[in-house]
Amino acid sequence: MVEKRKPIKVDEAIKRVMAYQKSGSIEFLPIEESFGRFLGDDLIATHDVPFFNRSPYDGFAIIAADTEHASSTNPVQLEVVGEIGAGSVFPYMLQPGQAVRIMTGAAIPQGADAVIMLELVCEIETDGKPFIQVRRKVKSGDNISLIGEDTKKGTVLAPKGTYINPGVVALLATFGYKQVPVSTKPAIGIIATGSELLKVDEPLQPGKIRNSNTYMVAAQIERAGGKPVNFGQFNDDFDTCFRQVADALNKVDFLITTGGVSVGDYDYLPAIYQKLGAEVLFNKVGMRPGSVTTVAVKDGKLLFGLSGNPSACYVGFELFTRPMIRAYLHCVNPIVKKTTATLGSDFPKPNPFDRFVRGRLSFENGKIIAYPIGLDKSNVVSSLAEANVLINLPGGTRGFTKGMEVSCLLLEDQEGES
Ligand SMILES: Nc1nc2c(c(=O)[nH]1)N[C@H]1C(S)=C(S)[C@@H](COP(=O)(O)OP(=O)(O)OC[C@H]3O[C@@H](n4cnc5c(N)ncnc54)[C@H](O)[C@@H]3O)O[C@H]1N2
Ligand code: MOO
Ligand SMILES: [Mg+2]
Repeated sequence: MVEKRKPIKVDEAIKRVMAYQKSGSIEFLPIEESFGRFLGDDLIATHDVPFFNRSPYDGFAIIAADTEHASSTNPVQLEVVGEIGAGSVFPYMLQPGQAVRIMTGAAIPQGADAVIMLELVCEIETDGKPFIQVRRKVKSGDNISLIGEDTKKGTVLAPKGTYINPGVVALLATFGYKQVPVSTKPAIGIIATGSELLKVDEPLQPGKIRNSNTYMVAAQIERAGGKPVNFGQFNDDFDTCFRQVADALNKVDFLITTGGVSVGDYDYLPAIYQKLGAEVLFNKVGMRPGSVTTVAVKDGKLLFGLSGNPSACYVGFELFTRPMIRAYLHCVNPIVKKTTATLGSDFPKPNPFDRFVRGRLSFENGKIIAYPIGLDKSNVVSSLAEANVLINLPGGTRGFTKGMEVSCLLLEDQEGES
């Protein structure tokens, strides 16, 4: 008699997995290599930005009070006593009646309290000396980027666990991080099982298919921020698979297997967990695809038994493995972020289980529309390429119609949620 499995709810399954989350450590990387990694420590402003009052324009640094009575009919004349470009500092105190030619980014000279743009003055020469004529009143503080207006010393600009995007890289450079503390990547093993599997470069043969899961999962691991370790693909032979799993488990932080988790004659993963002495956290989830997703734990280390069916494998990874990776990387929001969208076409298939339909978000006239993609079967591979969301359709309904509000899991998001 085939074992009858009891499905648990998706949220309960995530909770059971997350109870085993662990954090990685920190390593230092050259700033050039930090993009796409996750901060291993808080990024704190170590000084004010700007660090000195500076000019946001090419113009003249002046004393605003000098222009008190300036107008188009009564231009005020100021003597230009020097010139500074960005990187230079004017060495004297500006006196009433004086101006300094100043370029964008240069430090405001002492005594000056405003800048007037080059285009707004008339440059003249009197007795061989340069002067400017100002035809408007300038207020104190006009056109000055003040110390600390961008950010104040001590501000946490990006907490530990933040995804390092190009903007974060700019901050790292601003505060002098030649070496960046990043979270170490968890090493995640991948073992593909199935006697039908061919290598990527092998020609097709009757009854065989190429192993796509290993490469798909490796890419998913990288997208989530982990390091894939490919242990190869193996025939459905208990002893071989057991040895590979037992051996690989010692070399990685988490281990993923694909295939062999259902109830078929050659589905050896349940027996492998048993022989390993691993505790099975669940072996059936109330969802489609990926209902057979199994997670077991051995000495605190998680084994993700993902389905062999490509779409089920993909979904199982995003729901259960990805949050563990993000937690390992110190992310405060490890769960896949959700948004609501309007369903773009009917999805009439009723189902007792929650569905995670591969979909594509489209932004149309201020509305977010989610379109289901391709054939919705767990063994299809073609719909995965276009998917940037999983449309979560709750179970127990008669199907869904175009225009309904649906929840979508954002596959390309880096922020996550808790
Ligand atoms: N009697 C039952 N049969 C099945 C059940 C069930 O509850 N009772 N569950 C079905 C569901 S749902 C799924 S999903 C699959 C899960 O199967 P397994 O995880 O055991 O995986 P396999 O049997 O090894 O393979 C399934 C399918 O996927 C293809 N495959 C496997 N590995 C790869 C790979 N690396 N790359 C691409 N494709 C792969 C394999 O050829 C099979 O077609 O079980 C149902 N059956
Ligand atoms: O585990 Mo299956 O993906 O529900 O078809
Ligand atoms: Mg099977």
